[in-house]
Amino acid sequence: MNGATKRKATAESVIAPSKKAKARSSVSKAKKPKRTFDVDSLRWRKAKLSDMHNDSEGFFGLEEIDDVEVIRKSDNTVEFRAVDSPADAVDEPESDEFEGFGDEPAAVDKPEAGQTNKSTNSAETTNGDEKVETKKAPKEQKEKKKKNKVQQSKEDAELETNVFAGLDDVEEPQDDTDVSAWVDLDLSPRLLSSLAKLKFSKPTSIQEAAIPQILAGHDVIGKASTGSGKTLAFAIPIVEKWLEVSDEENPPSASKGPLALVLSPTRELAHQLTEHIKGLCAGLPNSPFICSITGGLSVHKQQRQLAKADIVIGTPGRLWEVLSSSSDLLNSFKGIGYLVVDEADRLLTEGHFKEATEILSALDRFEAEEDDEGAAPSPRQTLVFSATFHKGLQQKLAGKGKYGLMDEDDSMQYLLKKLNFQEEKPKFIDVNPVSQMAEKLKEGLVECGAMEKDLYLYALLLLYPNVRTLVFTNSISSARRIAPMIQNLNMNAYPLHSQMAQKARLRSIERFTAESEGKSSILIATDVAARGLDIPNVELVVHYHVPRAADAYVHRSGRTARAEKTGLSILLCAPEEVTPTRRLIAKVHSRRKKASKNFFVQTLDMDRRLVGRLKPRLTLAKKIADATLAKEKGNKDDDWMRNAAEELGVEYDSDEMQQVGKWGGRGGGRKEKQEEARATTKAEMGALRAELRELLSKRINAGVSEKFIATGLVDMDELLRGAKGEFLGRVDGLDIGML
Ligand SMILES: Nc1ncnc2c1ncn2[C@@H]1O[C@H](COP(=O)(O)OP(=O)(O)OP(=O)(O)O)[C@@H](O)[C@H]1O
Repeated sequence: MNGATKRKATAESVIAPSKKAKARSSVSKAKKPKRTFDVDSLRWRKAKLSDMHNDSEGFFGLEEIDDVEVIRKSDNTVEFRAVDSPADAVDEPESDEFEGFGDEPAAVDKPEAGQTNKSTNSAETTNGDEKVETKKAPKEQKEKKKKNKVQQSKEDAELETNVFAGLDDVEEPQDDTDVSAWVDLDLSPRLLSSLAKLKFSKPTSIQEAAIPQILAGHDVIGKASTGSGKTLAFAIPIVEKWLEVSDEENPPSASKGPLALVLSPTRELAHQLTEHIKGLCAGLPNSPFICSITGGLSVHKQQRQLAKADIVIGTPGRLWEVLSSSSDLLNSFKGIGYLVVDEADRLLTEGHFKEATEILSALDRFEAEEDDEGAAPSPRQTLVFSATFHKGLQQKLAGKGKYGLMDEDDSMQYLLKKLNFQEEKPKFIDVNPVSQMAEKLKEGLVECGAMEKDLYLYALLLLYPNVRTLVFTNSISSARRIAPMIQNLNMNAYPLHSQMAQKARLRSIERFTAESEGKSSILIATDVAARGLDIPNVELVVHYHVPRAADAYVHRSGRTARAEKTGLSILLCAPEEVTPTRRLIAKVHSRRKKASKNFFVQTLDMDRRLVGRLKPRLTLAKKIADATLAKEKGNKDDDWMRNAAEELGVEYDSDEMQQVGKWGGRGGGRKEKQEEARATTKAEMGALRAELRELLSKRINAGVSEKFIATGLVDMDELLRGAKGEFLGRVDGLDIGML
């Protein structure tokens, strides 16, 4: 692919016009005489301006007129009328003295020194809902004022002030974000204007480094910390290219197939990328058709959307399912100009290997084909982004070859070969070689018994109330269990895991995000939420289970402290997990200066005695959640067994089946517990709930110090006022005040 042609982008063309220019243009728009006087038929004179106005960007100057009534109506439109006989001159200006119309220039009419136009020349009366301003100019003052240039400058400034004051209400909404910091990236005015609308005043480091390389036609591998704007780093040049192509084709033909394909490891990330890029395009006069192709949603709809898409964002599984179902659709990808692999290290390894390979192979087959006229297809640019890269992968991608070729079977290497960069050495951009973690992230660790994690999680949620919190678990069953348990404790908690229906997944994220700021909102998620998700204002990340790998720690923690905001990441560690976890985290920080290494993860000492007092309510909340889940599961199992029995043509007896389950070897104990929970009657559930309600309504006695925790609706102000460092232990290391 050829490099994108250079665009002449001037900041002036997109930076919001100066206030003066806005006012001038608003005057023109607002002055709509009813039927008698057209605004252009008035004798406008050029007003003299002081030197300081000469340089003002986009300011065309001011014009003035005398002896005119300015009628401002309640809807902010303005009319002009003759003033000689205020009552009867309305609409029919025939007086000889009236100089505001005709071809001859009118005499200058200026206010007295030291007086504003309004105070000198206007008499304000009200006429129904209309406001009438009458301008009068004593003729004897004219000569004197003409001579006094200095005075005039002053008056002009005052006039300007009055015009602005009067027109504020009729101005259109403005984007006054100064985007001049983007100008060096050579973007088109249209895109700059879009960025101004998003209020993105300057590019992030990765955007600054990657955008010019992509625009110049290079393959790029971009590494930058979480939340640093990698999405727009690749999206801006793609949209820029689309604008260029659509200008040429006007409108671009849909039959040409998509311009870009973006591969994402998770459905949520794919949807988010789609929204993010749509957001960028929302400010454009015409925009590309962007669609996401992910599992869990209608295939037919996605097939239809694919046929007209310009930018396709998808998870490999569904994308391959849709593409392989239709050779037409697959062939439409022949002209792909950009292949983006987002969160590359995960996408290229876990779970997506087979489908990702199929897609890449298909694209490569196209690359090898010539078109009907024997011309080689234009090569595609490959763009790879992530906050983390496997070390060996980094070396290989950078073309340094230090590690030599790995085993051919190695999936990573195999896929890297498959990526088939057009350039031998793609541009490797690492804007944070020292740290992958966001700068304003604070990290902490709470040591607790392996069986006490629920308790300490609850304590942490009380310690940091009224914030958006993301809790990560390593298993689906934990996410499924913890969410209702926390809900029972009167907190807004939502589950997110891959066994949920796609709509329920999206709903959980929506509810989690919808909770207004300053209110508690908790998402209990597996690592399906670890990568790329950009949920605004997540202030706390809790690792309920310690992450299995360093990159998971980076990505999970990266859900907070995004876009230069602050955030907190806390690990719950069983005693035996502390050393390996610290070792794992040390890897993440390994390139930082040794001296400050120990500082990264602070240990939070919580007051165990106090945490212990939360136990009765937690036990109840857990019991209710377990019973509800067991009932749901039991009903599902029952349905499944009944269906199976029907298919086999045997009689279904649930008691008999339960006996089989009970004595059926492994898991018998757990099953027994489930049975017990399932057997909880409605009345018992009611009693449990009542008991929990009672507990939650009471304060917890914090001991001799007479400090109390009001749970459910904990009074943190009270706690922090007197009990900081005592409530749930010392937390000073992490600076509780940062939340
Ligand atoms: N130039 C900019 N100025 C201000 N905010 C920006 C800019 N570019 C992007 N953002 C915002 O920063 C946030 C993070 O961006 P993005 O999701 O692209 O991060 P990321 O680097 O891909 O993170 P992750 O590694 O977690 O996927 C988004 O909310 C985005 O709107």
